Parts: sequence; structure tokens; C-alpha cells
Amino acid sequence: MNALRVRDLHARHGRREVLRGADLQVPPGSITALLGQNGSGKSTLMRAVLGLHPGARGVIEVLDLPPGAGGLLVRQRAALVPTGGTVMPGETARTHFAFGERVYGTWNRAMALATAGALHVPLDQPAGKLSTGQRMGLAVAYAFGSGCQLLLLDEPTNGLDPEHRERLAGLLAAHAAEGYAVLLSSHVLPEVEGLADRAAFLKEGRVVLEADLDELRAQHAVVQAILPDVLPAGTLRHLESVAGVERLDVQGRTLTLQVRGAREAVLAAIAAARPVDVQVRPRPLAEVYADLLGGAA
Ligand SMILES: Nc1ncnc2c1ncn2[C@@H]1O[C@H](COP(=O)(O)OP(=O)(O)OP(=O)(O)O)[C@@H](O)[C@H]1O
Repeated sequence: MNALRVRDLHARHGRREVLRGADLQVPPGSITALLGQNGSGKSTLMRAVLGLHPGARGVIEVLDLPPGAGGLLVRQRAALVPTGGTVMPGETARTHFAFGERVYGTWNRAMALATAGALHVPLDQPAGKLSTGQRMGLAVAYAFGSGCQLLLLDEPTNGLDPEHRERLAGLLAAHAAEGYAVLLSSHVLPEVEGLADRAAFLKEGRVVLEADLDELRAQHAVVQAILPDVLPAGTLRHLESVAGVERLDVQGRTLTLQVRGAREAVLAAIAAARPVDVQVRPRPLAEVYADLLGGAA
């Protein structure tokens, strides 16, 4: 069973169809990154899951609830932290937590307090007087405290300084290790790479690729070889034609190839040129993102 399964989700803002049949899943214990350019519909998708986007159509399955269970039931099982970490500006963190205790049957006060402590959220200051990062920390502490098995976090590291980003990453990893499922959006791809285990790429209203990040790293590699001599044009043409080679670049005696899928044939062809050194490394997520979605993250 998935913690979240979305099928054929459609949603519009006015006349514009933002989601056009999006499919997505988040297994329990997974931190799945929802990636896409500005305006691609990430927030819309998250809101639609919680029944907060009027007119959204599609099949949404949350945990063991029946498909289409409805927003009220879903919001008892899934918590959303919107961009900016919306909170009640006049209320302190303590009041938020007392409120959470009444709202959620699964409320975990110790978890809310521990999360707020780890993120250095002042407990007795009105939320409206907290800094952007502290307000995000409060929203995250509230979501963790809810006890919800599915967390939807819309750019949760926004406003957090490097120390608190790292702290949040640790908290999320620990949460996922206990079986909680997280769907988070972010534009900070190096951070996503260290945090998420899966990624879903949203483009033109659809998820164009959903992949395990380890598999993605295994599939998309950069092979770099230092050769004893400049390669003859014929050998280069042969290398370019080897299955899986997507791009080839030569700078003097340094050969760089972008390879997709199995690399045996490419490595065999390079070995024939008696390289001085060969290195294979996964392509950074930002490059895969740019290939799939265009531009930079
Ligand atoms: N309240 C609204 N009224 C009208 N259009 C909206 C509204 N909210 C979002 N949109 C439009 O819907 C599209 C998707 O917006 P959404 O906020 O879901 O994108 P996003 O992927 O979360 O973007 P970002 O990465 O910038 O946060 C955008 O084109 C946006 O202009």
C-alpha cells in the first residue's frame, strides 16, 4: 500500500489547466521530492490531495482511506505545510500545539515540542513576530506533532539557514525511518539529492518521470577518461555511436561522455584506447532535471 497514490489528477486555476492528468505515488517511509519549475503546479497538487483545490478531478488515495474519501478525512491523516509555513499570526507555538491537540486524534505533544526545540522555535512568542525561518519551523513542528502518517511539505527549507536546513533534514530522515511518508517540493536540488529517496518530475501538468534516486544515479552517469593521445576522429565517431552515449565532449586528451543505462559497451570502447585514467560518477540531479524539464532548478 502506498501512503499516497494520485492518478489522473486534473486541476485548473481559472481557465488555465495546471494539472493535466498527473500520476504520483509516495510509499510509506519515503521522502519523495516533487520537482518542477515555478508555476508547474506543485502547490496545486499538494492542495488538491488535501481537498483544498476546488474542482480538482482524479483519483486520490491516502493511506488506507478509500479513494475519494474527502478532504476532512484526509486532513486527519495527512498534514500540509504550505510555502511560507502558514500559521496563526497572533498565537504562540504553545497555543498552536494546544490547538493541534484538539484537532488531531493522533496529536503527539512530545514530538511537536522536540521538533520545535530542534529547530529553535521560541514557544511563547506570537507567530507573527517570529522570523521567516522560525515560522517555518513552527509549521513543521505542528505537522510533525499532528501524528499524520503523510506529510506534504511545500518548500520546507525556505527561509531556513544552513544549520536549520541540516537539522530539518535530520528530522525528516528520522521521521521517514519510522515509516512516515513525506512529499516535499524544493528548488534546491543538491539538498534534495541528500534528503529524498525518490523524485517526481512535473512538467506541463503531468509527472513525466517518477524514479528512485539511487536508480536514477545508476542510470545517468558521466564517464571521464584521460587518454595517452588525442583520439582519431574515427574512434570518436565510433564512441559516439555506442548505445547509451548521449553526449561526448573532447578537451585535448580528456574525454567526457554522458551515458544513460548500461555502461559496459562504452567502457569497453574506452578501454581499447588504453586510457591513463577513467572515472565514472553519477550525473548530478540538477543536470537530469535540466534535461527533463529544461532550464535550471
Ligand atoms: N490563486 C491563484 N489564482 C490564479 N492562478 C493561480 C493561483 N495559484 C496558482 N496559480 C497559477 O497556477 C499555476 C501553478 O501554480 P503553483 O503554485 O501550483 O505552482 P508551483 O509549482 O507550486 O510553483 P512555485 O515553484 O513557484 O511555488 C501557476 O501558473 C500559477 O500562476
